[in-house]
Amino acid sequence: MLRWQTAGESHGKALIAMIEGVPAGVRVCSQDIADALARRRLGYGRGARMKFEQDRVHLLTGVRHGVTLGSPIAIEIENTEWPKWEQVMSADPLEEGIELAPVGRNAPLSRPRPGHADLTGMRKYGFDDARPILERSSARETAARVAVGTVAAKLLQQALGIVVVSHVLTIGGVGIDYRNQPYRLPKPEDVTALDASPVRTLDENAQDRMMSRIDQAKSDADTLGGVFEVIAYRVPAGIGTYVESDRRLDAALAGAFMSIQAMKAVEIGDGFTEADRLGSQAQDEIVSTDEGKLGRLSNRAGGIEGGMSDGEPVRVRAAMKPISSIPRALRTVDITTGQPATAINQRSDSTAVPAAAVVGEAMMNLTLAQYVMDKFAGDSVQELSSNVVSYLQAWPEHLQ
Ligand SMILES: Cc1cc2nc3c(=O)[nH]c(=O)nc-3n(C[C@H](O)[C@H](O)[C@H](O)COP(=O)(O)O)c2cc1C
Ligand SMILES: C=C(O[C@@H]1CC(C(=O)O)=C[C@@H](OP(=O)(O)O)[C@H]1O)C(=O)O
Repeated sequence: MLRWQTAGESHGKALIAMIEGVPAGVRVCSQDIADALARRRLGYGRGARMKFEQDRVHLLTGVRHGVTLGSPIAIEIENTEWPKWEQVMSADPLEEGIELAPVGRNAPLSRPRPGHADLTGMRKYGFDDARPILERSSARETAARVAVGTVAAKLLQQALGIVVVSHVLTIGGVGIDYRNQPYRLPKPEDVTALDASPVRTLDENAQDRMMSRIDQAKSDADTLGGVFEVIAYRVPAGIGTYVESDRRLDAALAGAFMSIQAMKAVEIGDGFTEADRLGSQAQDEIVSTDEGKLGRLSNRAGGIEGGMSDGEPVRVRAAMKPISSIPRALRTVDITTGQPATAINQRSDSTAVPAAAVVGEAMMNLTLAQYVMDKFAGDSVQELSSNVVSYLQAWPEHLQ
């Protein structure tokens, strides 16, 4: 069984991520994780913090000389802005010798922001201050997911050749008309080539329109959401199952993507568009290819049928709501007085869809790694790979 967990507050000393159940023999180093974190920080429309907050990575346990040991892997991502925050966020000021500011300087944030966990979190956990709530509900936590997602990605690549990529479809309602255009599956290298581009979208014209839309929102003191897609190539058929509802791959992926902060809808393959099609048009017909292998004429189902991967690329899309903190006054209530107030106004991203897409890759990698380990098992990469090979070789040639 592969499991993972994250810990850490947005302005705390560090984020911590742990992943357990990774077989021995996966090659991974701090630089791989640092590279993935750098991709998550990029993207047109990200706010000021992403320019100065560096993600300093330490691979603490479970890896020796760049190779996993089979033991739990712990990763630390230092918050480089910690010296500015230790007064506010220190876990144990006495132990750390930190002198707290006089009462009043770090006044409670008593005006919860709509669109965030603030109000319900304060009521639920019994705080009159939004700080303890917003620190953990912040999407800063997604850096830790990307860290463990990198380990999962290396496992999937090295044992099965699985490659996961992502690209942006729309921002603020503009971009690629994916609902009306017939879907053309991109080649993985065409998607990875987008890494240095500002929005990481496959259509340059759409990218220009999205960037203008972001500029416009910024000058209107507003924010934007959007839709991104994550694709996993070379997933063998038969990951997940129809036999029990809680073991379906599509259900697990939907939950995993929905767990990313600010996601409001998830679709597998053509998802919502499928609902409007005729039955005859909502199919991926099965054919025998020239090489005598099985193939499909399309990828509308997103590579999953009956809760199982069907051997075609697995596609998941997620819709992100606009960033909740907008640079203008929003109505709220001061919870200490119950009187009307304006919400605390934090600096924020104008949009974070390109970054969220990288987090989506992490969730795809982590979910597939869990399902792959459940199905094939193995204490070493060699054992896992040979289990995969013997599973596939058991099929008659024309079903490969
Ligand atoms: C990568 C990423 C970056 C985000 N950046 C911000 C931000 O700068 N400001 C903000 O208000 N919300 C930001 N969010 C969204 C909030 O964390 C999210 O809206 C909030 O947690 C409430 O959403 P929920 O109701 O879906 O949990 C970001 C989300 C992601 C995935
Ligand atoms: C720090 C990150 O994203 C943050 C997510 C976030 C939120 O409310 O979710 C709010 C912003 O943080 P701050 O309020 O400190 O400016 C973003 O910068 C990150 O992605 O690493």
